Amino acid sequence: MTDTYVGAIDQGTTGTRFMVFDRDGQVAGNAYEKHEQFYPEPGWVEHDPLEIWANTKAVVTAGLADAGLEAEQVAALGITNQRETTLVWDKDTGKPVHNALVWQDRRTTDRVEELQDEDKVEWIRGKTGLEPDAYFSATKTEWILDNAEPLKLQSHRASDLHDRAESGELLMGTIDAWLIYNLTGNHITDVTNASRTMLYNVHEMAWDGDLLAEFGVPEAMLPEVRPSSDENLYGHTDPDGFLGAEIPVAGALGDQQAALFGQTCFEEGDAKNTYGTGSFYLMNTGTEAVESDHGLLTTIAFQRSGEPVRYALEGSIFATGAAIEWLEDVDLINNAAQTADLASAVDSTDGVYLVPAFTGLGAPHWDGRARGTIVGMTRGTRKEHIVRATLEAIAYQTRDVAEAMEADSGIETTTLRVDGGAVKNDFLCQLQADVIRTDIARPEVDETTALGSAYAAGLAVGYWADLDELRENWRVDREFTPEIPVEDADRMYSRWDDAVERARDWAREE
Ligand SMILES: Nc1ncnc2c1ncn2[C@@H]1O[C@H](COP(=O)(O)OP(=O)(O)O)[C@@H](O)[C@H]1O
Ligand SMILES: O=P(O)(O)OC[C@H](O)CO
Repeated sequence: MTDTYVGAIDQGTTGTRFMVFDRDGQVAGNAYEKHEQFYPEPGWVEHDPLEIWANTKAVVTAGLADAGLEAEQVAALGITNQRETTLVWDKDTGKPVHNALVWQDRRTTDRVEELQDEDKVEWIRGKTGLEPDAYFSATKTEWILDNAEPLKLQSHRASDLHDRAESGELLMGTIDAWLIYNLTGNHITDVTNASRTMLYNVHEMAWDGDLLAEFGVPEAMLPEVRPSSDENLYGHTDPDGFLGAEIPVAGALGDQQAALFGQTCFEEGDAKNTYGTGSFYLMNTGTEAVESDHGLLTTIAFQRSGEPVRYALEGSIFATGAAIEWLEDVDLINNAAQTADLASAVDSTDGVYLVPAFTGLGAPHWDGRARGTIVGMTRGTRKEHIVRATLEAIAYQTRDVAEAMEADSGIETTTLRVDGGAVKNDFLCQLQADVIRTDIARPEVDETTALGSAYAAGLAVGYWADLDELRENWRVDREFTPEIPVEDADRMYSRWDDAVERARDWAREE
């Protein structure tokens, strides 16, 4: 019999990856393509959905060629995606009415502030588990329906778009739904992605009529919500389409949930933190939706067909790797890897703290108006101190979230699983272990996001039998244990809060 594999499309903020995995969870093929970032106004971030679909087709084709495989050898396809990013398209033509509004896009901040005035915060939190923020899809969908066509075609009234949405002529979706629609023709999303829209009731497991009314989103335009690993399949690829084969599309997870799944965090209390542009710390809380009193989100971790949904607590930190990118932008470093040598060239930051609140602060503060700051500089401050302060800021933001996580869940994490581009940095991993006083485990396969969605799709079609088989695939590359005395760690962390307050005050004083 010809060997079969599982394919995963990882549609991220900066680019699209396709990976092929074998039964041992090893990578058999890989292809990646970046896409353009559009910044039409300060704080606005857009992607072209047609470019994303074109790149998806290109990387799937290239990834199969890289693995030396025929499409027929792919037993199932999984999808994982940048979450919250939202678009609206014409059901018949498949043409988007506007660029996708990216999760980082802040254009609806004023709308979210109206909700604070009207005291709808607890109401939304109770239904969705989310802290009302421009980050999520609800106000992005509202904005597209209110603004898209008039911007492009002045002769159309805004209401035309609402009418067309009401009649089901227009469809709304996050990127998973957009890819599923293009691959299979069906309008489907998975529970994890639905849980990031701020339109989905995570307790009732249904689109929430009150929230749809609040944001003017007709139910007719919303996708059907399915388990993240679905034995009933989302559909098949078109045998006459670009792949020339009928492949089941069977799994989808938002990328942070996919990393949790790929790291085999299947049990209550298992936790991972992904260090990319931002950091996303998720803890599996089992079948219970744990409410947060400390600024975390309650979100859906995953669901398998016929099984109850699993929840997670999440700390979303908007800028971690982005702060390293900023160091590059201002020419303090030539590349991200250099941060390890520069930071270890000094014993401490010499009292310098850097708060990378470039696009406001996410968990646990949720302050959209905070701005980045550096405090504590003297005439003796050198570039090494600032680089070290940047790495420390990543570790401190994670500690803020880790402490909130422990307080909310009552579970003390003994080993935190880590992944993402920045964990290649051993200095950062050691620093993180020292600052949070927890062991850090870095797995062998670092593409945990793609792996997680492959697992979801593979389980759905019986490629992998059960979770135990997947657990065996998880092997540690390196563990980091706290080395410095706890008093030293606490002393370093002790002024972080003050620095964060400065970043927040800057906005309040405006
Ligand atoms: N050696 C390193 N040390 C610190 N940060 C790094 C290192 N290598 C990459 N990064 C950071 O990791 C991020 C990229 O990680 P990735 O997981 O690809 O992110 P994303 O999925 O958000 O695009 C970048 O922000 C980059 O600055
Ligand atoms: O595409 P990434 O890896 O930057 O992840 C983005 C997150 O899903 C946003 O919530």
